[in-house]
Amino acid sequence: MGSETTLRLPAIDFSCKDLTPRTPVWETVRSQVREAAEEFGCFEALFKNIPQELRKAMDGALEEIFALPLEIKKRNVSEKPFHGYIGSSSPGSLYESMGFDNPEDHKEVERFTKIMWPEGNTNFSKTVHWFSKILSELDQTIRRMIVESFGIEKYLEEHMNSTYNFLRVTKYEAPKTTEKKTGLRAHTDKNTTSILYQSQIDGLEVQTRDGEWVNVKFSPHSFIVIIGESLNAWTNGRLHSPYHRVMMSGDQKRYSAVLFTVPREGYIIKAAEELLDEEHPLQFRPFEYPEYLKLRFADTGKSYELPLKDYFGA
Ligand SMILES: O=C(O)CCC(=O)C(=O)O
Ligand SMILES: [Fe+2]
Repeated sequence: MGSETTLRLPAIDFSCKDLTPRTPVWETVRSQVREAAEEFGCFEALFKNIPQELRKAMDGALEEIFALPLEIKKRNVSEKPFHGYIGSSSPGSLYESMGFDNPEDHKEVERFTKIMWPEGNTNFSKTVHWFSKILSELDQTIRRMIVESFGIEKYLEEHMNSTYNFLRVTKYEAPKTTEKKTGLRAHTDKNTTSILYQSQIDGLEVQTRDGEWVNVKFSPHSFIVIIGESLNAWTNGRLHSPYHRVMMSGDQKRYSAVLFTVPREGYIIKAAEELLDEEHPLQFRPFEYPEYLKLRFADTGKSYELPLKDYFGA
């Protein structure tokens, strides 16, 4: 499935304090976002405004939660696929994750924290809440830029309100091998946007449009932004939604935290009509996100790899 390369993803700097709409710096960053989202569906967002102490605290929170006993982690249940606790049930699996909705809301973080620590854990909940709020603001900046770049600001509010946030934290066990082992198999994100943080250890790989796998290098200030299939559909296929995976080697564990924006139930995802013309015919039939998930996860295994167009291609 293509060769590997050390090509770097586009790096876009969001650290400027005056990054506000209608300023020259905003417009420069906006065109970088649009270009990267079209070409790679993915980019490195440099965001120096996050204090290093918060990153450290987040690393600590990730270690702390996964160190809990299995029966406690299993209390994190959800009827939505990939939202509750997922353990490494198959032999040799390195993957373990869990998550919860609306982490930008302090009460929701508290609720989740109480499931794990009934007596509470202020350090954990404060860190996760602070972190999620910052990532959510960065996400809103990026999506506003994307909408503006297509000149379809009239849908800005509708688009922003069409999603909710979901935070998922993941641990990849150290494989203790020199050759690479799969931590998370190749997939496209089905949601709208994903903003990814990792604790120092690399392992994420993204596939380019030519089928090459890029080893993603994180800097101490970076987050990785990935365009999901729902945004690919809403932009009538203009923005790319890349396959990505996690490959692990060596004897260090890897932790990541991803803020996903997810289309709300009842919202119909359909390409903005301004993005349709002779050159750009409709790519996807309108669909509702939960309906897509249901189809996708109905027959396990094989269907996981299939992209949106196999279900809702126009
Ligand atoms: O942990 C990572 O680096 C990637 C996670 C991911 O792609 C996902 O959860 O969809
Ligand atoms: Fe992903």
